[in-house]
Amino acid sequence: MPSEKTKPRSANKTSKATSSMRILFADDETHLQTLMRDALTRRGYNVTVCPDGLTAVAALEKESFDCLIVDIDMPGMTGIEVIERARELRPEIDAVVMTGKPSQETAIAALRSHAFDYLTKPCPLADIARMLERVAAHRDIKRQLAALQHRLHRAEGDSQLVGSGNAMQSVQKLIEKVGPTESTVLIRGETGCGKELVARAVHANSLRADKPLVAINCGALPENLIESELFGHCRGAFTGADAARTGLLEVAHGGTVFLDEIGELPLAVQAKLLRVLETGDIRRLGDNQTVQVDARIICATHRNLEQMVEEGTFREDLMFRINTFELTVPPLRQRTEDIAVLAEHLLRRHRSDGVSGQLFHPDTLAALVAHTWPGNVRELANVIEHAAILCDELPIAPEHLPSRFGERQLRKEIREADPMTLKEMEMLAIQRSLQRHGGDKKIAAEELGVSLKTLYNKLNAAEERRAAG
Ligand SMILES: Nc1ncnc2c1ncn2[C@@H]1O[C@H](COP(=O)(O)OP(=O)(O)OP(=O)(O)O)[C@@H](O)[C@H]1O
Repeated sequence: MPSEKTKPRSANKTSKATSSMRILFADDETHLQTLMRDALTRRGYNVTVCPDGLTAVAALEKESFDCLIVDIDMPGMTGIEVIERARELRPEIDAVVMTGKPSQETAIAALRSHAFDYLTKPCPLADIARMLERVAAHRDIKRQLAALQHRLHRAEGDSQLVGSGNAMQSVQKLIEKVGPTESTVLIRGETGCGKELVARAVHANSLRADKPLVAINCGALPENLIESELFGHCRGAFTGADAARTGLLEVAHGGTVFLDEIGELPLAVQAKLLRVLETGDIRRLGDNQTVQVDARIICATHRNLEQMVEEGTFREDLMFRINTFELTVPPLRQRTEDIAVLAEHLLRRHRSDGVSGQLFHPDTLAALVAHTWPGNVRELANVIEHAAILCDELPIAPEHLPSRFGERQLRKEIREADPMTLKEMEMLAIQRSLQRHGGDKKIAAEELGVSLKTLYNKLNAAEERRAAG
């Protein structure tokens, strides 16, 4: 007999959360098929009823369900086998065993197949309804988690480390070497150069990759909060601690902790952290008990820790504890060969058009490569975001870059140049503005704050000076 599907008749007796739930019920007892179909349909569920395991698997192959309720003893295929097949076909499904012959063996088999619940027949309808409420709540949590993961992914961008130049290749090789070890890693590099991304890559290359990576920015929290954030606290541990809180080091149990900006950690917290790193024991604020935590530590800093040790602002013993393996991410200006591919990668965060065409005008790329990027890849990401907003149709032209971008570059050129006259400085500003705007004198004049006529006069005068030698 094929599976039978019914649409909900009324959702009166069930909450809004459960009403749209799709249930697959498989049992060879015909009176139970009728009972479940009628009772659950009346309660507003979408019910599909199957007389055996094979039909249930066929239904699972065709469509998705929120909940699978199966009898254990069925002809052709046992309920546990159906659940195992459902795990492969629909990993998100919550499977419930309903058996008339409860036993330790079937209960253990249900547990091992990660069944959501185990009910025994005859099972009152009220119990089934309560179980379905819990399935609905579980489904909502899974959806919220998926939405949060999606938002996180959007906020963080993807974790792909882009760059195939020699410098990034060396970093990549070190990541692959140190990743699978349990060593503590210290990542050094200027701000915005990709230290967090490198930390994520180390974690992804580790045996803990399927466990959480908990990132903590030690510089972003005030001194009085960082301790409770790292180690957690008991209720009433300090004024305002209305509820107990698990520290992030504990949350990362089994996985990795990324301590970003470790150089910003106050000295008192440094001492506590060192104890945790040495013993693996965490004591929540206000607690007498300790908890054993197994977390791999990755740290990052843009500060000179050796100098901080000399100045007495960073503990030497902590530095030796965290720098077992060091990885330095070079600043962007030292890997200009990666700029074009990084720019394309970052543009893809905002634009999906121009798939086959050119994404950047050659003058834009030239301007990006010429820049010295004090804010590294983060600055590049911001410049690209700005350009992606301004540009209606790809490729990105120089005029889509932020105007301040060229100014900063000009200021730097002037700072670093040999002494020059005011006239030469003026010409440098004019040339850079024209370069930025693809030779468009009208836009350049506006940017420089002079009339078009004045710009022509200045260019002609410069030409005459050059001709005169
Ligand atoms: N090699 C790379 N490939 C792709 N994206 C990168 C790369 N390096 C950095 N980014 C991007 O640049 C931005 C800054 O990177 P990240 O936060 O890792 O830098 P950071 O060195 O940790 O910064 P800070 O010193 O401020 O903590 C992020 O959006 C990141 O995705």
